[in-house]
Amino acid sequence: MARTSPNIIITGTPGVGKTSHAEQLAERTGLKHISINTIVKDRECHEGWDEEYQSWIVDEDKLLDAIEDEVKQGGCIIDWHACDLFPKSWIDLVVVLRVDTATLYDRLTARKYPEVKLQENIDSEIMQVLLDEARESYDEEIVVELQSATAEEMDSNLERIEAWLKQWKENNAAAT
Ligand SMILES: Nc1ncnc2c1ncn2[C@@H]1O[C@H](COP(=O)(O)OP(=O)(O)OP(=O)(O)O)[C@@H](O)[C@H]1O
Repeated sequence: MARTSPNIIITGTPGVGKTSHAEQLAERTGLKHISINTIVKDRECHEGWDEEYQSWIVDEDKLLDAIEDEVKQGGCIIDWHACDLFPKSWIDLVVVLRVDTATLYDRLTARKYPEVKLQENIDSEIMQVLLDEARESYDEEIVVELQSATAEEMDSNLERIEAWLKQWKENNAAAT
């Protein structure tokens, strides 16, 4: 069945601002914020805790099973630092947030990330790993790269996504 509301992934390196964007976007649009971090923890979609990285080892099959029914209905904002596991058919827009190294360093240091995790995340942002992953996994025209260093940039990103959403709904209504 066709979705009457789209599904959006907000992705990027940890600390770029995914959750901040997803929460505000949900508030402004009524779409549902799906925090994958919370689902992995609360619904136990993991194979245990990684001490070195201080994070859960995700069981992707379990995770997809846990969210499938909800996401297939549409109207979800999926918030996570990976995107290639979500089936193409579920997704209408992929927003990849980006930030400069100095800003990311400050945000991750403030969170007291373990050194190994901090360095890996900084390297991953410099190498645009998430942007490449998004471009390899989804059609080019649904992947959007947006800067997220300042509150002004976040505001402008939210306005852009809202405009996209309005257009999507008009197109979708016209098509049915
Ligand atoms: N555009 C922005 N301007 C200013 N501060 C921001 C912006 N985006 C995020 N921040 C700040 O950066 C920190 C990290 O943001 P957030 O938790 O939203 O990132 P995240 O990408 O969801 O991280 P994680 O992947 O670890 O969940 C927060 O303190 C948030 O307030």
